[in-house]
Amino acid sequence: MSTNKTRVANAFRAMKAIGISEDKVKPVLKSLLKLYDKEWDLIEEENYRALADAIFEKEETEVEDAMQEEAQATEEPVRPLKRLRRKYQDGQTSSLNRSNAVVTRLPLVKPKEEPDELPETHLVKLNGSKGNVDSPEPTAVKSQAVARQSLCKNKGKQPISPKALVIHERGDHSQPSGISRSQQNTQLGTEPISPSYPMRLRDRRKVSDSPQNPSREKRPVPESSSHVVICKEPNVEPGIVKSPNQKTAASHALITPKDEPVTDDMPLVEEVAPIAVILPDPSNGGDSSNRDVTVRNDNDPEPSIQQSASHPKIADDVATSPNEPTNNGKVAMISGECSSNIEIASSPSGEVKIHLSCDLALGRPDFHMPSLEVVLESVDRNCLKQYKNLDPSFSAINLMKEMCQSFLRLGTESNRELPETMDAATPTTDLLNKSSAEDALRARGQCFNSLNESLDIQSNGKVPLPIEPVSSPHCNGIDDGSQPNKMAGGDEGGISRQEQENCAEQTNNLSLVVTKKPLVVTPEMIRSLHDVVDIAKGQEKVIITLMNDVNDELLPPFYYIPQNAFFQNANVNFSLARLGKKSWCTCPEDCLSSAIPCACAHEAGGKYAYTSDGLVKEEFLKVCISMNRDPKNQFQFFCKECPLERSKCEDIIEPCKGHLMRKFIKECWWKCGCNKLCGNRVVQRGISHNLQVFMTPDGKGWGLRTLEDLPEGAFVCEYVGEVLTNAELFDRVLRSPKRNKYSYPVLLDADWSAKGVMKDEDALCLDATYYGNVSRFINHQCYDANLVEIPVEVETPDRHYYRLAFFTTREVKAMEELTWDYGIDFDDHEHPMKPFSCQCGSKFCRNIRRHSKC
Ligand SMILES: C[S@@+](CC[C@H](N)C(=O)[O-])C[C@H]1O[C@@H](n2cnc3c(N)ncnc32)[C@H](O)[C@@H]1O
Repeated sequence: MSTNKTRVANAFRAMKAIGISEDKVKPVLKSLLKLYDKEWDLIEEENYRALADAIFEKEETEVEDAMQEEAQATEEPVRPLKRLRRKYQDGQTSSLNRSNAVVTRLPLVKPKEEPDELPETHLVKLNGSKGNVDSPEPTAVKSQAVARQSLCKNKGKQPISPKALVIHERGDHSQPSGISRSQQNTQLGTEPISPSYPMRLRDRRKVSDSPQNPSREKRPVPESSSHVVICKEPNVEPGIVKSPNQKTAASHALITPKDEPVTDDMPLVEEVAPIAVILPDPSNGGDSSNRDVTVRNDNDPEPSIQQSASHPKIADDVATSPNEPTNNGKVAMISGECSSNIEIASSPSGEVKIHLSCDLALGRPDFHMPSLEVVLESVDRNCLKQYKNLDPSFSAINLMKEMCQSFLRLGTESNRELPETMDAATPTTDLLNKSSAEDALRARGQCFNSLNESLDIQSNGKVPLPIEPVSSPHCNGIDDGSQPNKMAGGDEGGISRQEQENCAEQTNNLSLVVTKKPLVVTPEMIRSLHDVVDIAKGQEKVIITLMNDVNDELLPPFYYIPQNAFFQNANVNFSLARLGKKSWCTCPEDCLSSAIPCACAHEAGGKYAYTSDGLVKEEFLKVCISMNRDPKNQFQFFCKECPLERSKCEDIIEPCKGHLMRKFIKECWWKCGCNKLCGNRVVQRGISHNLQVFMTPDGKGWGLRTLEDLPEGAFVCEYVGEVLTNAELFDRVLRSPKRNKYSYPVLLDADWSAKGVMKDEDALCLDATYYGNVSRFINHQCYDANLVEIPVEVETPDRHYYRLAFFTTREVKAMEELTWDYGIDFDDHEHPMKPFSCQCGSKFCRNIRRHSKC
């Protein structure tokens, strides 16, 4: 049993938690105790709701009194009374004289412009900010606000529904209990909607309404308290952020649904649905008259929210059936000066979706859709520039508008700026020039997360082509939230076969349906679009585009990773601490510019491997090329017990077939004194040339090509994948023989013999089948490939792990396919990878020679 003192303290604490100071609580608590005859339970119930309500009520009354006083002191002091009188003379009913009603229906006042009508559908357009109220206002106020505002904009077609305002009353009060003075005034329809207190009643209730206190209507309500007004309409705005500006009446528009069928047995406040609050544009002094706000409820003929496969509950809530009497989900639309539309949709569970569409570029033939990434970057840049000191004019609306502007600006600029070759390489151009975004999406093998959502991709005045998405959370990195360095278990990498099959099946179902329905862009869709635009998903410095103008084949599902990830058993230690003094340099800036080659040049025979242009030096390159072309004539190591052979068969271990003693490039690393721009750091900076994954026309499947001319010795990309032990790889390949098609793992076998008997966990290889970068698309070319792989030490001097980097063997022209010689022996039937029938077309093709020999 708590003492009174404790109870008082608890009450203070509870109020403090919602931002009410003790001095405000004290007097109200006193009067409540008096009113409830010291029945503390009534006060403590529902997390002190009665107390909170009473405090707000008091505040509200004070504010309104002050305002009334002010109004009376300044302009027309008698007008309110006159209006009151006129209203009664008109024979209109007020809740004030229907005190005993269980349900009181308050008629709306019809403005002169629209004497008899309201919009036909549930679509209510709001224009202007006058009369806005804060959300905590009881619905009676809100409904009226909406009605009044809607009439300014919407030349309504529907009679005003008397149902628009319903107040449930409790108890036997002679006054409509709980209707505050301001509300009464508002109900009479003669006053501007009174200003409301910031984030008041319902907002705070949101805080205090815990699931443990669900039965609000059972609570006895003190007569004097205003919170007994229970509204039919939704009062809670999950996810809506309120600004302090909302204190003032003109600071925002409040959107509430209308035309709901109302019955006495309808759920009360507990059934609240969210509404949308559109914050003002402070740049125009809080005047929202340049915006249209549309509220659409569930029964609209054009539902903006469709069922989401991944959130059926939410979708159900948002898109209720037309017969459903409750109004659980809302969509609000803002049109900014005929240039942009923002749809804000919310569901009772608190999910809020924002859909922005802009027509600034409408009718401009020079508009090309810029990539989303570029737009976002531009928005960030501009906002940072403009708002870095948090300019008072900052607002989300401005942000959205800036986004529209960026689309327009970049969309029109990109046309002029892109060179001809790049035009073909621009992701959206690629996607959209293919007559539809569908092809590109199909090629990408996208799996959207929602079943019925569609996405507008517009370009060159073409009809927007919504894509009917299919669902699978794990395809092509759609659900790749994390890319752990150490891969989780699983025999076949991170994507199960079932997932792959699902994905393939679903992506095959992609089809285009032209629809006029408004579209809601979900984060998943934005992300998917981003994937289509850039298969590297922004993880490389350049955008990796995708093109298939050959067939309908989809990109195999895989997760894009820009750097190697380590699978279960691979044992790689990066120990910079263990690096000997000779392994790192003390150059002050750029090693290449130092007069005497530093320690890092030691590896390449006292010379740096790179030119100052970042190209592999010709001499070094030639050695690497010839090593790869003719490995048998190179110096090779032979292991005592080859881990490669051991992984094939533990019992009878075949003799080692030899490992090439490769030439290495050693780049400067973190421990070096030079800076990031040092010329001896090339591979570690990542891909820098524009590349494209494309469907080869000659039966090799997907391939990689360059979109720009490349000089000889240029770094193209690294072979990135999962680092596995050979045993793991062997096991993996045996388990999934059908998947060999998509990838060709490589051995990291540079230094195996040096350690005598190599342990399994040190004998490593790279597999890009499930996790990889662009290199997984590089096809094989016998002998005269235009890429050569060179091992590069970047993090560790332990040569059983290194990075494998591809450099051009010669000058490569834009649009040429990039190839490397897998070193494949087409006669080796013991190789875990089944050899493919080579289509390289080289006159040195080893596969052809083998065929011709037979
Ligand atoms: C590393 S992947 C290259 C990307 C692959 N083309 C794709 O569509 O995903 C290796 C696979 O590509 C195919 N491939 C690569 N080079 C080829 C060639 N010269 N001729 C025929 N198929 C080739 C083989 O199926 C091989 O297993």
